[in-house]
Amino acid sequence: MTPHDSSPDTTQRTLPSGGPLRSPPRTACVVVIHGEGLGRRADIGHRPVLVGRSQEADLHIAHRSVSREHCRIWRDGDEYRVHDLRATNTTRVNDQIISEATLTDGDHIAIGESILKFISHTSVEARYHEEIYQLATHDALTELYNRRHFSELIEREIARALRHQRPLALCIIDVDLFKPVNDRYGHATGDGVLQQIALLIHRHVRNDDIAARIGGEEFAVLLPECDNYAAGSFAERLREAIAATRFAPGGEPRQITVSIGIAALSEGCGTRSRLMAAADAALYRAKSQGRNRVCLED
Ligand SMILES: Nc1nc2c(ncn2[C@@H]2O[C@H](COP(=O)(O)OP(=O)(O)OP(=O)(O)O)[C@@H](O)[C@H]2O)c(=O)[nH]1
Repeated sequence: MTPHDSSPDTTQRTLPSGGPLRSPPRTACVVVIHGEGLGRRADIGHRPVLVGRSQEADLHIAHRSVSREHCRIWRDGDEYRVHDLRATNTTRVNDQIISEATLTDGDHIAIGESILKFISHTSVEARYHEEIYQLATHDALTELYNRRHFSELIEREIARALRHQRPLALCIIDVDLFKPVNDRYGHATGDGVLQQIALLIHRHVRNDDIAARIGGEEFAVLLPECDNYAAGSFAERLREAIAATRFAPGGEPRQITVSIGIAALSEGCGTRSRLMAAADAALYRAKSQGRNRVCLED
């Protein structure tokens, strides 16, 4: 898949409508309203949603009362249905044990000790939960994922990649010489530059990639199914696009560039902290070699 391909539907990946990076109004969803995973949500679109303790579940609830694959929720024509996957603590809808059931707006689905609420796309509550989810997981300035949520997602992607022996790469992107931009044009104008860069990152990533703002002028993109080589070409395209963009902070044309460090999942680099440290080390080299460049881990 190229960086511009898009898949039809994802959970926890679409952004609510409203801002520049936000997608059109969403479909129905389930939200954890009690217990482990509180606040977490999953959209129910074209793909069924797997709820369970497995890192690979679309709605991951890390509690011992939840089976690895607990239940599946999907759209069936105009209806939404839930199917228990022979969970140890059988799925209940509004306190009734079920093997399969049709959901209606506001239904409570008990998954072990956690409770999910089903919210149909027509519900006025849907928008409220969209906003809560957005606030908890996204950076307010750029609308990319925030650092905390990125940390959760990277753990999940690493587990998935290791289990299926699939490649996974991480890019850390740092704006070059950003302090002089702030000093010359002011912080608010600097914020506008960061928003522009976020938009460029957003335009370059695939649907399955995970883009976040992880620091003041630092961004990260996690690339599933990419090795160092594929991540390198993605990073090079992004670097070139940013360097070629006409920024005009305070009305003055100015070239803005980024440095990018890349690391890929490997035997010696199989945890979040190691992957982040390796990408950081590569970024440090990109900076020390003159900036506006991409460096791979050693
Ligand atoms: N406008 C704005 N600036 C920020 C934000 N967060 C951090 N910064 C600024 O980003 C700048 C980072 O500067 P440095 O870490 O010195 O790095 P740099 O000038 O980009 O230089 P190199 O990274 O070495 O290329 C500082 O001026 C911070 O104040 C933010 O949210 N908005």
